[in-house]
Amino acid sequence: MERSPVVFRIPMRDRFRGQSAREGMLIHGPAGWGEFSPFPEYGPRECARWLACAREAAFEGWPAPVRASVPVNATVPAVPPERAFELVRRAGCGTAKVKVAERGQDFAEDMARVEAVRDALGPSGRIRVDANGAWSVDEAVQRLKALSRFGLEYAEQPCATLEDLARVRRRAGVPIAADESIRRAEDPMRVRAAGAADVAVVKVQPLGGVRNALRVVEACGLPAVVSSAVETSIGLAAGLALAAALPELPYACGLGTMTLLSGDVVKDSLVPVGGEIEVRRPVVDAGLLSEFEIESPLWLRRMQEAAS
Ligand SMILES: O=C(O)CCC(=O)c1ccccc1C(=O)O
Ligand SMILES: [Mg+2]
Repeated sequence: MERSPVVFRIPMRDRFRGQSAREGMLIHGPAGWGEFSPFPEYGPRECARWLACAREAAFEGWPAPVRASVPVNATVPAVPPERAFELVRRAGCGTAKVKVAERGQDFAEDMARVEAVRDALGPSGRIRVDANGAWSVDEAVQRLKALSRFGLEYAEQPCATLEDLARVRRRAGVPIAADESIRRAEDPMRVRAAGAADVAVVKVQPLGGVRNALRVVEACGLPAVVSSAVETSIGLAAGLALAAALPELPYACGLGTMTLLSGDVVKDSLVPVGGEIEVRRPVVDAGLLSEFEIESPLWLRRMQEAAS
């Protein structure tokens, strides 16, 4: 039986993107549950793609997987070094993605955090950093060179624009991944044409679902890293389905984010075991859902506006 949409609010263990909780909606259809959880600042046009992803999950389902598990990175928010060390040890992943360039922090804090992550991973671990577009070209070049002493797999979105990414890519001696530069179907072609990145970070909700994202990756021609938008296991399952269906998956994906939330709406959460997440689709547990359910006319309106 289909159920009406439910709004949820789940506190996060550490602040992430300036937020202390994750909110969204879950919708249910003949194919299962789908998650609609655009960030607060997104308007109806962007939200329409996030909704398309939830609808694909609820009404269509996903293409067949070509692998049974997906390697993932630990995600380290802009926390103090001791906390970063602990998060990486607990995750048990051989790759970690570290947030840097957090507003209100200085570069010494980034250095200390990345150093702690290197200590936690050991010399064979891979470290990527994510500046969310915050640095100028000169800052990025200088800081990535300094961070390189800890060994970097790549730097995600060190600067905001494609032109600046391309400049950093030529000068910093570190591979570059584009994230915020890839949000619409036409973006990947521009990223590649600009010589702006070595890796494309793809998120299944902003790209409008698994099928749309597969087309985007194919058109792009760059190796893809599927990342989450810090979703419940219902939203993560869509990202997992994308990662599972990609013909090639040379890097660990950013789907190990369930541990950033303090709870989940399924009993068998999509958490990494031995650095990998098993490809499967968990179902909502009514008891857990009721724990995190909130009343929110605002979310109902957001969904209506995204649908029209
Ligand atoms: O890639 C990961 O490890 C986790 C996902 C992640 O970092 C993220 C999650 C929500 C919003 C933005 C980002 C980001 O990559 O910048
Ligand atoms: Mg990013």
